[in-house]
Amino acid sequence: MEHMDAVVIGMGPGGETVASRLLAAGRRVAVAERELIGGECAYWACIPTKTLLRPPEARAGADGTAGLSRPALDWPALRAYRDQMIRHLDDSAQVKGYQEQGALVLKGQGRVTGRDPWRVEVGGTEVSTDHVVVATGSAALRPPVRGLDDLDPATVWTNREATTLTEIPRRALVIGGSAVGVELGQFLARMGTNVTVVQRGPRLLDREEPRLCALVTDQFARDGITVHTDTEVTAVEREGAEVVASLSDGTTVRTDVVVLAAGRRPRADGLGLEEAGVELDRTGLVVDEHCRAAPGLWGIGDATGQALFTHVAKYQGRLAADNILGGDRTADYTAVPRVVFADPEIAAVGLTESQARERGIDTATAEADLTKTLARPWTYGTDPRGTLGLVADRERGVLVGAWAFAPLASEWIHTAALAIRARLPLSVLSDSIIQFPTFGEAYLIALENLDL
Ligand SMILES: Cc1cc2nc3c(=O)[nH]c(=O)nc-3n(C[C@H](O)[C@H](O)[C@H](O)COP(=O)(O)OP(=O)(O)OC[C@H]3O[C@@H](n4cnc5c(N)ncnc54)[C@H](O)[C@@H]3O)c2cc1C
Ligand SMILES: NC(=O)c1ccc[n+]([C@@H]2O[C@H](COP(=O)([O-])OP(=O)(O)OC[C@H]3O[C@@H](n4cnc5c(N)ncnc54)[C@H](O)[C@@H]3O)[C@@H](O)[C@H]2O)c1
Repeated sequence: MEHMDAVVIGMGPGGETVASRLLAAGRRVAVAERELIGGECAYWACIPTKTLLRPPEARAGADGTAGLSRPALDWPALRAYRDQMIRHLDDSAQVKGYQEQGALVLKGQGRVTGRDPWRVEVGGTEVSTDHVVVATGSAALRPPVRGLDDLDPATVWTNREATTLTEIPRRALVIGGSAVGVELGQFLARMGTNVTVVQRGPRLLDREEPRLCALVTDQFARDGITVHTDTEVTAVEREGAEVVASLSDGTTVRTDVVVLAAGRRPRADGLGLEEAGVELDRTGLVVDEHCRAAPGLWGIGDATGQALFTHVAKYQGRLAADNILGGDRTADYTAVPRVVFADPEIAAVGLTESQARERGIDTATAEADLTKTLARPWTYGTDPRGTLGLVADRERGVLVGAWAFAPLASEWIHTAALAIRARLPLSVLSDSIIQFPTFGEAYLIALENLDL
């Protein structure tokens, strides 16, 4: 049996980060992937959604730009570019790339078969290893809706069917109104689909600042999207060519497809971990602040249920690799950016006001309407919108949270992320010189509005 320094199970962005770092350090690494190297992110999540959202965003941008006429949407051309961006669901170049870096690439379902030393089996090949990294990701949750399992699979879309769609449906019912529901809902609506979002929570993006959620709700109304909050789909049934959905608020929605956007389930079961004495819970593989689940066993990315983002999976991947290489790094999740790539972009980091108060923080908040005070929104478009909110700790004089609803917020939210992470004094932040004219100048305005 061949002995490795490390075996990485699951080659999404998390697994790829660990494997690349260990290979670069000259370690003997085996990688196991049962589908495609690149994971959910590259083929059915981040990359296709951002590719699909861009043309409708650019088109809306043209509508609000002086001296520019509205470009036409070209679905076959967008579909072809989406297919190129998801590599036509072919990872042969990635397999070759890892082999050339010296990895043993095992295509198949990985499973832990023993401990002391760790042993992993993939498609009949078994190797022993000093370290195992579990990076197996997550899968779309199926909400408990009566009749859902009886529908033709072609009419029930998870993120996989939605991101690889070949035709734009006439009507879509989206179950769930957070990141997946908002991105897919806006994309479909702007491509001409009649979209209804059914959200169990009290607001769209219900874990975010209520003011931010209100701005998103207003945007959805502008996009012609119908939203039912505090509502669930109780049953679905096929009636001729259409699907009829019954909602808990007593209404009925007729649709062509049902899109599942009701959350994700970490994929840490079925890997032989429990049999090897490793703890799993409802949120996935339980890891400590070093990303360690047991001596020589590491967990990263969605499989740990920590914060389901690619940038977190990659951060944990860097951290786990450095620890495998002898380091002693601990994870800090205080300033993880959370961006929903709708138009305008929705960005947040750190705590909301109520989370800060629950932690006993002496909380000050402020909001800035970018269109009232800044030049950049007006040089950018004729009907600009943009808001920045801040949440500060009065006693410590630092930022603890921020949110923004504005163009390119995904880029400039990082000022707040860094300030929160570095516990940068508010006095330094408000004394900084920010490029004119940018959206980032909003920080100076909002800081002035903080009642400290
Ligand atoms: C629609 C959508 C859009 C998103 N957009 C963004 C975004 O814009 N930005 C962002 O940061 N996050 C986004 N996310 C979240 C992001 O996709 C995940 O957080 C990220 O993919 C997690 O990476 P990972 O490496 O943990 O797992 P994954 O990307 O899920 O990869 C896990 C890999 O493990 C493999 N695997 C599983 N079990 C086994 C096994 N037993 N043996 C071998 N291989 C196995 C799988 O086949 C898969 O390739 C989005 C999610 C969705 C659903
Ligand atoms: N841009 C990004 O970074 C990005 C984009 C998409 C997804 N993601 C990540 O992927 C993960 C999954 O996203 P998601 O939006 O599917 O899940 P989520 O868990 O973030 O939100 C699910 C939403 O669905 C609602 N819901 C749950 N069950 C329901 C039901 N039966 N009926 C109606 N509503 C129901 C909840 O109230 C909640 O608002 C998230 O952690 C997210 O961060 C990130």
